[in-house]
Amino acid sequence: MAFTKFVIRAFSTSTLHFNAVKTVTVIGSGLMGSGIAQVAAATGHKVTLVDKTKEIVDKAEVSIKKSIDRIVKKKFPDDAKAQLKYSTDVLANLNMSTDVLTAVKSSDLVIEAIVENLDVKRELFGLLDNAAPEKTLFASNTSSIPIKDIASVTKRKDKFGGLHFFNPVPLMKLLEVIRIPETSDETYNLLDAFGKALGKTTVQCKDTPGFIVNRLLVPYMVEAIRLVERGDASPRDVDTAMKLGAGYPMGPFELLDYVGLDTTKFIIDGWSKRDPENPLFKPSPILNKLVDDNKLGLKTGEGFYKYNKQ
Ligand SMILES: CC(=O)CC(=O)SCCNC(=O)CCNC(=O)[C@H](O)C(C)(C)COP(=O)(O)OP(=O)(O)OC[C@H]1O[C@@H](n2cnc3c(N)ncnc32)[C@H](O)[C@@H]1OP(=O)(O)O
Ligand SMILES: NC(=O)C1=CN([C@@H]2O[C@H](COP(=O)(O)OP(=O)(O)OC[C@H]3O[C@@H](n4cnc5c(N)ncnc54)[C@H](O)[C@@H]3O)[C@@H](O)[C@H]2O)C=CC1
Repeated sequence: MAFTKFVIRAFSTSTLHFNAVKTVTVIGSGLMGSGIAQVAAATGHKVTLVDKTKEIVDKAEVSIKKSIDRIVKKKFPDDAKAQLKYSTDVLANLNMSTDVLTAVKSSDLVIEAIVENLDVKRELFGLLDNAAPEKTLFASNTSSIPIKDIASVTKRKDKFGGLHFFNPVPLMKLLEVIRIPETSDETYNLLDAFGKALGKTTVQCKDTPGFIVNRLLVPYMVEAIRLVERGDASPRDVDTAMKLGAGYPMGPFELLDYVGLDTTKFIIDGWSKRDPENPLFKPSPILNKLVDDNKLGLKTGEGFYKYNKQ
């Protein structure tokens, strides 16, 4: 009796939570979705990664395999058997699909990582709300859109939250877990426990634009572009300065190319619409021109810098 009480108390404290999420659907197999799916599969979850076409999911599978190769070489440097076992185990947990409505039927959690556009995200969640079982939790990986604006299209706001990962997902240790006023304590605790089960350090933030990291990081990156627009310094010198003078692993232009210039433009345009008087959110002509020219950074082979496409 005393033991049962102890167990119940242990699992009902706010600090200790059992990860009840076993099956996950990740929607959007781009930069972020493929990383999230990979890490969830590597930590024992059954994952379905969904995108619009077979061609896109095939490309994602190739990039996941490359990332796993890099990880196993580091994790098991001289043990080919262990390398193969790790890769096989991760890939066995991962299923690729183009059929989102079937995938969500057997999911404990759905994580959306599609394009940073409110209307597109709302349209998707409207469909998912009808297709997924009542118990299924919904989360968005949005960089900048208020979670409440996405969640309001569903009838399960109590089961909705934000799970904001960082690029590259297999390496970055942080996860921002966001709740809206309607998110239940149970949902919040399950999302947080899932994040911890993925090996991430979680932080909590209110549903404020950009949460913690992007509210600071995006204005910093756009200020770097403005510095170049004024002719004060070159991208290369700004990057060198921030790496050697401030200890950042990448300079702001390297990071802009890494994140994707389209994603950065979506973020800044969205904030500028909401708060047009804020000078930090003013659109940038150089950024707009690069996106118009489809120079989106690393993913298209050119942004502020040129890359060898593999
Ligand atoms: C926009 C948003 O909403 C939010 C965001 O995500 S903002 C962006 C947040 N991300 C950042 O700020 C990233 C900043 N950059 C970094 O932290 C580092 O440059 C980095 C971790 C990306 C790479 O590290 P690095 O030392 O500069 O480069 P690199 O030598 O290529 O990589 C280090 C190791 O990681 C491995 N690695 C890099 N990318 C990898 C990936 N995707 N998968 C697996 N392994 C990877 C490499 O193989 C390498 O392994 P070894 O040490 O065995 O050689
Ligand atoms: N790039 C980054 O560093 C980060 C991005 N994010 C956010 O994650 C989300 C995804 O960003 P990225 O992965 O960078 O974008 P991406 O452009 O690499 O990938 C987006 C994927 O979503 C797919 N997609 C679009 N609409 C879809 C739909 N209706 N159904 C299924 N798939 C659909 C696209 O085909 C594409 O493969 C965005 O909300 C972004 O703001 C969050 C953290 C970091």
